[in-house]
Amino acid sequence: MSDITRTILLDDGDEKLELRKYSIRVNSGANAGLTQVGAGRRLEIGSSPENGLCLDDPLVSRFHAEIEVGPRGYLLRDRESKNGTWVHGLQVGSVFLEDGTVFKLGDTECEFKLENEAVEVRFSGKNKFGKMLGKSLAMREIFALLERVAPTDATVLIEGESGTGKELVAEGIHASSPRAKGPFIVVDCSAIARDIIESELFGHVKGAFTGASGSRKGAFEAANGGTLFLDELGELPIDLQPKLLRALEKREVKPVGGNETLKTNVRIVAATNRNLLQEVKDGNFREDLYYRFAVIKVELPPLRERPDDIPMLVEAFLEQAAQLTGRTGVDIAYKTMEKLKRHRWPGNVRELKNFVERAVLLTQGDQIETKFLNSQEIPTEETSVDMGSDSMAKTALDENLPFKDAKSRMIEEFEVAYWRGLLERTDGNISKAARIAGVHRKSVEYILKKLDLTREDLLG
Ligand SMILES: Nc1ncnc2c1ncn2[C@@H]1O[C@H](COP(=O)(O)OP(=O)(O)OP(=O)(O)O)[C@@H](O)[C@H]1O
Repeated sequence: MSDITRTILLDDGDEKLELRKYSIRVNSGANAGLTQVGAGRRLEIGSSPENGLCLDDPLVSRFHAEIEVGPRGYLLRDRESKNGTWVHGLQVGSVFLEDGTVFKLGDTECEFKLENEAVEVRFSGKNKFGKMLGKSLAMREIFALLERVAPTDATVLIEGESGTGKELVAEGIHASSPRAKGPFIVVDCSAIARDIIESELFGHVKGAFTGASGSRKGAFEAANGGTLFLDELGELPIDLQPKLLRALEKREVKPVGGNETLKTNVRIVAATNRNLLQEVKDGNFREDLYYRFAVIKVELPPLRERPDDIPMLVEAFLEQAAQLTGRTGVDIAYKTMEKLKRHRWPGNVRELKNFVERAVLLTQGDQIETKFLNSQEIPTEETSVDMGSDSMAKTALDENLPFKDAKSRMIEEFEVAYWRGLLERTDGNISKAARIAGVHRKSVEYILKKLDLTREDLLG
């Protein structure tokens, strides 16, 4: 236990971590003089702008190191960087920092300083919430929030990359709420045609439009007494957003073609894998609606940021796969688990689950192997450009990929090819690329970060 952080075990089994804010001062290199304050539990350091501390140093890897604050103190960890992380002339894998510790990445010297301000973080004492498993501090922090929020009627917004478990969280919120016995209705805003989404949500009356031969209940009415889960909220057409806002504020809806309003008693949970605030800035999402949702925001970290969850997830998926396939007794070697912990998992937990299932099915022996990781790593230029949609669909079918995985792989491959091509044409000029693509410059930067692409990578 460290004397600079303090963990307090609470009566209900939860833990409270008291820690001090800290800052990293850059003492040398191109960023000399820069100070980055760390108030959360994790600070990533590297040359990619995605990091909390971004260093302009060609000897620093894109995701070079990180500082994680936990019950034992402030841990500086190298992330398999090319040139290593150094403290007092020694290369380190991980090391606990003390006030004044100087560490070096590439040519950049940084100093760790403790601040006087205290911060408190609460972690659940449990390793699961509903069907959602996780023992990493990041997930236990989220579970603590969910345990507090679930029993209320508060609207919740869940943000996270595809496959991080957003739907599972929504189900868990419903199941742990007084509405658990009521309906749980899912509307995927990205899967419904624009012209019928209003009727899907609010219902319609007979004759409301051509083909409306009878009246139909909408999702709000169907979810009465329960929870309505709006998946991919960022895809909701902008002209429908004021109607959703009204439904949230007044707790009533008006079916398409009708004059009467219906009172509804619905709890709303929404999810998005877009950065919704960025969508607000780009004018694609209404600010008032965003703030109505963002009161309670759950940000699910990608799996690559919580490798501590992997063993627990693998064990659970091995058990599920054994039941599903009838192949019992298949295990995993320590070395394989370590490899899985280092993988980037672009498809997050969904990809891990599919991998375990595939590996259990295909392995000849009694241990799963990483050769079955035919992962959705960022594709090479050849695969992304040369593969047409037919052959991509065929490959996905051959691999028994679920539709959602196949679709997200295809979109990702298209996105990589599109942005690579566009930036080549604009000689790496992001503002120009943004103008041609018809999106905000910040969106281009966000997309490139999300796809793990740098201008330098793209232009070779
Ligand atoms: N923490 C977890 N514990 C156990 N299973 C998980 C966890 N997270 C995700 N899963 C599993 O991974 C798969 C994907 O989860 P889910 O559909 O909830 O993700 P999502 O974020 O909603 O994805 P998308 O944005 O693509 O809809 C599901 O099979 C789910 O059961």
